[in-house]
Amino acid sequence: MTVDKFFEHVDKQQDDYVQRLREIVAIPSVSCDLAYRKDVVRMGEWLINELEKLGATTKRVEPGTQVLEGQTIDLPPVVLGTYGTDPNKKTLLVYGHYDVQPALKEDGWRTDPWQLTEDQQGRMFGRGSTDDKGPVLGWLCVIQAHKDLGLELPVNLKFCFEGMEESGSEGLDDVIHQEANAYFQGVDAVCISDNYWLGKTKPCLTYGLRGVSYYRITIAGPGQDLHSGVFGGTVHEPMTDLVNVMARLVTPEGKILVPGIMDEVAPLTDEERATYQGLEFSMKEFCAAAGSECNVHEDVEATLMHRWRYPSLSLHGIEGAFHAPGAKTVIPAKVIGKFSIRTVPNQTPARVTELVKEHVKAEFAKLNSRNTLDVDCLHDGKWWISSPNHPNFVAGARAVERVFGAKPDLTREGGSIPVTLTFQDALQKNVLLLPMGACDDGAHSINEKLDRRNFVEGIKLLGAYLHELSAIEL
Ligand SMILES: C[C@H](N)C(=O)N[C@@H](Cc1c[nH]cn1)C(=O)O
Ligand SMILES: [Zn+2]
Ligand SMILES: [Zn+2]
Repeated sequence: MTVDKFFEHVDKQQDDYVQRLREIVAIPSVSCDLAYRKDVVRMGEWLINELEKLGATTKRVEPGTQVLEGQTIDLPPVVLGTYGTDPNKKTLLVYGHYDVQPALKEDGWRTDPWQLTEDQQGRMFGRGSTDDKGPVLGWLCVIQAHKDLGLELPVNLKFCFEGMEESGSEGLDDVIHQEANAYFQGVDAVCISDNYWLGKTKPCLTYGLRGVSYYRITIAGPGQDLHSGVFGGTVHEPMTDLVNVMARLVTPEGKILVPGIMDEVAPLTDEERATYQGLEFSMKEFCAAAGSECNVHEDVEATLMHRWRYPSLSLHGIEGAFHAPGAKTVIPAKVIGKFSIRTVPNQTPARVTELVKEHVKAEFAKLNSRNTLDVDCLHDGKWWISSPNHPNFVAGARAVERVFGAKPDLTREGGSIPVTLTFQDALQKNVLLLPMGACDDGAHSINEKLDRRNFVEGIKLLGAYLHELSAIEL
């Protein structure tokens, strides 16, 4: 009965919740760009303010400094919160991030990325709508709805919201270890809503993530940018060296060319293969989400395995390369290539980095260039795999059945939330990934969106999960 009243209230208040999402999408909290750091901090402060208005107590933790674009600056705050301290209730720790990926209208957005814009189909476009502002706000809406109705929350909540997730969660691991036996004392379970459903209609619970190791190759030579008419054909060009090296990292079919990279990958067992059966996932929907029939693999099983259980290497960009319209005839003096590897069980970040460095140096040596090369790892985070049989997952599955009338798919995720493993290890508690967004939300891409249905039913799901968690034996 209580939960039904909560559901009805969420339906009634949905416009209000969407309006609040509009308010925070308008804060361009891009963590990887110095120009937006003040907005990241503003977004953290917005959360502190909202949590306090709801009656939570908060603690603002300053996790230190970082060097960004050559400047030493403060990292954005880690926002900790406590809502309820009843010793007779379980305590759930909720993690989310309030920073976002960059977004420029000229990248191809149909609407202003910082202005939440809803279309006729209820698709709400805006940077951060699904990753991760919608889900973070969802938790606050759950508290708000219970307060409006005069209902007690069935569990105590602790919050940990960070502003650096999209930039390697710098500083957060130390905070978690420091607070494990302090602020996070007494936590019974952890929940993170920061990934996506497999399809567009059926919710899922997620029990695995790939890790990510992010690299930078710097090649420099000439003392300054050069005229290609004057120097072309007579100097070793950094860009030519770089594209040669980058082309030796991965094939067009996605095969990683770093020798030894597959050695640590866990062999596929029959038991694991069986987990790929019966999932709501189609190649048609996959291609629709990608925006074209650019698929490498023909079938569902191979596609999901290459997303979940095999490593992948993606080339992201080249700093220092000429990229404006027009036909500038320059030889860039220094270029920095960026790429990352999504890592899987049982790969170790240190070994992956060792192999990558060896390979990049060996490929560069083959060029006999007089330029200089440097290769370094910007950040790495480990993969995570858990069991979907833990009571925390059972509570999540019951909540899905209650809201959507169907059993959830049990999935792994190709993306990375490295802090998941940190929470699990530091607190020795189970972590449930309970996504709100759909497969076609376009996180990190242009025209990122969150469907109104996912937002509204997602708020119900988070609330129902708290009720199911309170009733289950952990
Ligand atoms: C899955 C999650 N919403 C996400 O987008 N994570 C990022 C984490 C990251 C790592 N380096 C930079 N960002 C991702 O998987 O790319
Ligand atoms: Zn995210
Ligand atoms: Zn993200």
